[in-house]
Amino acid sequence: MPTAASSDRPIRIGTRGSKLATTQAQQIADRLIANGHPAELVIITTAGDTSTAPVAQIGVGVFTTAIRLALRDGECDVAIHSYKDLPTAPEPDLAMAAVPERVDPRDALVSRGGMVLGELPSGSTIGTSSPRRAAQLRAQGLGLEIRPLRGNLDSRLGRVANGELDAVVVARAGLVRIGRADEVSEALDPVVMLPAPAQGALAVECLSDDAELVRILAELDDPSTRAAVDAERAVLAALEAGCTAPVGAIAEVVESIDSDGRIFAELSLRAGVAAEDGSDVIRASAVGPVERAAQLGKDLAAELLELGAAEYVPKA
Ligand SMILES: NCc1[nH]cc(CCC(=O)O)c1CC(=O)O
Repeated sequence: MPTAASSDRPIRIGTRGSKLATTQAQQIADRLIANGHPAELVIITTAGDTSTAPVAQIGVGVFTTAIRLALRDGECDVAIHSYKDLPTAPEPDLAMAAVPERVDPRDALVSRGGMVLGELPSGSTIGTSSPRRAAQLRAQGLGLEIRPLRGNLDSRLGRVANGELDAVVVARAGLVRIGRADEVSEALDPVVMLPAPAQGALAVECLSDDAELVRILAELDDPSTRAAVDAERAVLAALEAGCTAPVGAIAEVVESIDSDGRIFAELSLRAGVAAEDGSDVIRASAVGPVERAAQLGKDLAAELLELGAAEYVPKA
């Protein structure tokens, strides 16, 4: 079978049809084209796009399963996902061919009148359907009323603009990608709100046995982002938690200095688990070698479990 890379036709990039998804997929297409590889988008409809039920109800892999199916069926050559939407279970027939440089992983508050979190009066309504965001907001003890929130980014922000809600919390990365970052009232520091593992990162997959395409896509890989995401997702996997669990994690490559004054790169990881009612947050952090990212995450999850995290983690 001729692979996409060896034939004359463009590389077909499978993506969801939302503005966010097509914008980020087009950025990947543009980079491939710039590298001399013609590419085009193929829009895949997923159950997550047609349902307004909470993600916790319709299932973890709802956004990504249909795109992977299209890849396996040969309807596209490459699958682009928001990395944080991918379940942690390994898929041996698929290659994580590239993890491009991530955008800002923090969550963002968008509020009426641009108020920051601490300015929202007690009783303010704040939209989010993420158990992780809701639990961490409750843990602040600000008397905020959490309201369900789904739909695409435009409709989520619209509920603040039309006065239905005082504020919403969304991934800042999404707003950056659709060009609306200027509407952010406050980028929430991870000390207040640990982001979802892999938030702000993209996953670029193809079939593992398409060696030529694996090589072409590898040009888009950012090793620092890949290491950070590997560590964050290892926490989630080791806790056996799904992507709707109240688990946050954020890693970054930092510069350290050894005893001889030499600068070297290390991976810094922070993670936490929150009780759904906000009555407790368990946090831990670690620093380790970049090449052992997944082990760092696994060890940190063990530490969280020792601190009692299991009580707050619904099984995937
Ligand atoms: N769960 C939905 C989802 N998946 C990816 C993003 C956009 C940000 C990203 O790429 O991490 C969002 C929206 C949100 O969480 O506000």
